[in-house]
Amino acid sequence: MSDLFPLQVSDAQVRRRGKVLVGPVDLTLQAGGVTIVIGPNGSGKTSLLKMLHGILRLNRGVVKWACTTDEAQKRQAFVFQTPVMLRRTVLENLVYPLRLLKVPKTEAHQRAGDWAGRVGLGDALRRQATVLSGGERQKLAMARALIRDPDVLFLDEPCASLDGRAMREIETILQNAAASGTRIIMSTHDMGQARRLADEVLFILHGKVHEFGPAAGFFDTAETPQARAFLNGDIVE
Ligand SMILES: Nc1ncnc2c1ncn2[C@@H]1O[C@H](COP(=O)(O)OP(=O)(O)OP(=O)(O)O)[C@@H](O)[C@H]1O
Repeated sequence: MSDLFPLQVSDAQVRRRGKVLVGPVDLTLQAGGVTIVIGPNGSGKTSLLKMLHGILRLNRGVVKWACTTDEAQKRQAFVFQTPVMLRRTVLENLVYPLRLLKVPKTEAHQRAGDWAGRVGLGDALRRQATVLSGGERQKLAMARALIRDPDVLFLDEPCASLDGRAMREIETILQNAAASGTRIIMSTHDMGQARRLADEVLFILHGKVHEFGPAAGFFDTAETPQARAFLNGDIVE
């Protein structure tokens, strides 16, 4: 299998109705690790993730994977802030993406059971997904994304409004995925979570990459006054 990385973003911008949602962005992401995207409300975190994932049409520039775009798209998954579930059981929600990939039924059921167990939903296989709690839904969304064994997983604020226990469980799932080689690119509002998970931090402001580099350096000695102010909890405009 060919490499997906480096991911090279050159002069990429998305505009809607005359407003720049994100960009222009120049960025190179290398293989491996966890990139955490942070920035004030409305700074463009969601738009950046969607742009990298290829679900927002570019108005200019390019987002270029090391392999073909088609291949790259098949090898990535996206977990949204508010996941949409099939109005079916947990098991069926997990089997569905595999059936789309033409995985035989018996194997799909086996993998679904295995992944439900890994995310702590082993006892919930027969429950309707629509009655799950927020934390359970998010764990199901992660399992549904990871069951396809993606090389890259994008997540947009996956822990927003979850309690501490659900957050810890989700972070463990993410750390396990990263340890087994899935490249993680994720936004969060939670600086504690950013510190716990990040190998590198991308700080976005007004739709542009304001600072990008290794997590340790960023948290200890952010270069720009805006990033330092953001880390201090000040309002950054
Ligand atoms: N489809 C759209 N049309 C017009 N404006 C949009 C659209 N989607 C997002 N925006 C605006 O673009 C800007 C960036 O939004 P985005 O959701 O990417 O930011 P964010 O950093 O993820 O925000 P938050 O932290 O509040 O989730 C915001 O000002 C938002 O209101």
